[in-house]
Parts: sequence; structure tokens; C-alpha cells
Amino acid sequence: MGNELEFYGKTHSPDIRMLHDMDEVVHDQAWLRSQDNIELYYMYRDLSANGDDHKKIVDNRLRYDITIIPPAMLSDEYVKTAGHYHPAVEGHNLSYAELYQVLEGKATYLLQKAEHGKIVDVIVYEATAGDLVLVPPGYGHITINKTQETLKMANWVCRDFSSLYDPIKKLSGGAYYLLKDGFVKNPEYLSVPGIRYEEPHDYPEAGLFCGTDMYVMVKEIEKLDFLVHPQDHPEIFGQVISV
Ligand SMILES: O=P(O)(O)OC[C@H]1O[C@H](O)[C@H](O)[C@@H](O)[C@@H]1O
Repeated sequence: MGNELEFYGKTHSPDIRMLHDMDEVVHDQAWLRSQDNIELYYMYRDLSANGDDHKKIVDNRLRYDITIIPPAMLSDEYVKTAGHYHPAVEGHNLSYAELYQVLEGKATYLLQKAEHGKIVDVIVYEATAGDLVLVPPGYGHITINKTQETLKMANWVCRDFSSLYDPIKKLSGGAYYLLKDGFVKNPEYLSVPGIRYEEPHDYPEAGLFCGTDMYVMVKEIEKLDFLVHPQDHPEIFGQVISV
């Protein structure tokens, strides 16, 4: 109770990620074991403004979600999402992409690309309200709220797959932890490259611009096809795929 979200006049209840859903990925394990199972963040999935929009979204195999992450410290670590990868698109060796937009507050997005069991790239985006961040195929991702304000963010994603949590759980979290003193490498990973910091930017090829509410893409939803068929969109993923 008390966690409902209003979206275009309708009220939605969240799925709630609890602290102990995240046991494997929290940095300070001793602290974790002494903690009660508190609520960490709130996921409002499959939102739409009305029935027509919902049909369009489903027909195009997409989903629009909002996630709310209030500020919190997990001992010495900033609150974060559990983190996951996406599976490969059937018949292709590319995994599904995901598009985020910060609605309120600030987000730190950590993206990590695994190839043959090794991390070959780590990208961090610092994003503020209106900013877009595209998670390209192949990248696991974690969202961190290192501020003292609530983070509210949205995502567009293909609705036809389940996220893969095990690769991140097995290694006790992402390639880096964001602690009070900054990023530290996770020692469970054998070799990890340095962080590449990138600025959020527009994706004009897809008609996506920072500062414009990305829910309105429902009006030209075919432009989000790169989330469902990444293999058909080298104009968007060409560069990142070749990293
Ligand atoms: O799945 P987690 O790592 O906990 O991250 C949370 C978010 O992940 C994905 O982006 C989902 O599409 C969101 O609905 C969810 O809120």
C-alpha cells in the first residue's frame, strides 16, 4: 500500500524487489546477513495510456515499464538493481536491446559486455531527467541511484523474453560496485577493462531525442523495431556491435 503509480489516470501496483532478492549481488555480505528484508525498488510493468495504445504495444511485441528506486545505502554501496543480461534473439547471435529514459532524479547506468566468459567492455552513463540510454545487444546492465533523491525511470523493451540473472548472481554482482568512494572492481571477475564514460545522447536514426517523453513513441511504434529485431538495425547498433 502507498506505492501505487498514476499513469494516464490509471493506478498501478508494483512488483517489489526486496533486499534479500539481491543477496548474491550485494557488496557487503556481512552487513547483508544482519539486515531485515526491506523493500528496495518498485517495478510497474506493461503500462499504457489506454486500450488502443496497449494493443499497439502488444502487437509490436513491446512493453513500457516504469521503475522507481528511492535512495538507500546497502552498507557502503549505493542502491542498485539486481542486474541482468538479455537472451539472444532466436536464430541470431545478438541479444535483445533495451531503451531507458530517466523521468525524475539521476541514474548511473553500468553496462558490461561479456564475450566467451570475459568482460570486454564496461560503459557508465550518468543520466538526468529526460536523458535516454540505449543498452545495446550483448550488454548486461545495472542501474544505480547514488543520489539522495528518488530515481524514476522508464524502459521500452521486447515483451517476449525473460531476463538472465544467473551470470551476474554467480559472480556476486556486476563487474564494478559503486561504493561511497567510487567504483571498485569486483574481484570475482578475472579480468575487467577500465570504465568508459559516455554521455547520454539522442538517437536520431530512431527518432529518439533526449528531453522528449519516450512514451510518445507509441505513436510511431515501428521506430522501436530495433528493440525486437536488433539484427535488422545496423544503423543503430553497427558501431557498438563492432566494439
Ligand atoms: O530486473 P532488474 O535487474 O531487477 O532491473 C529492473 C528493471 O529491469 C528491466 O529493465 C525491466 O524491464 C524493468 O521492468 C525492471 O524494472
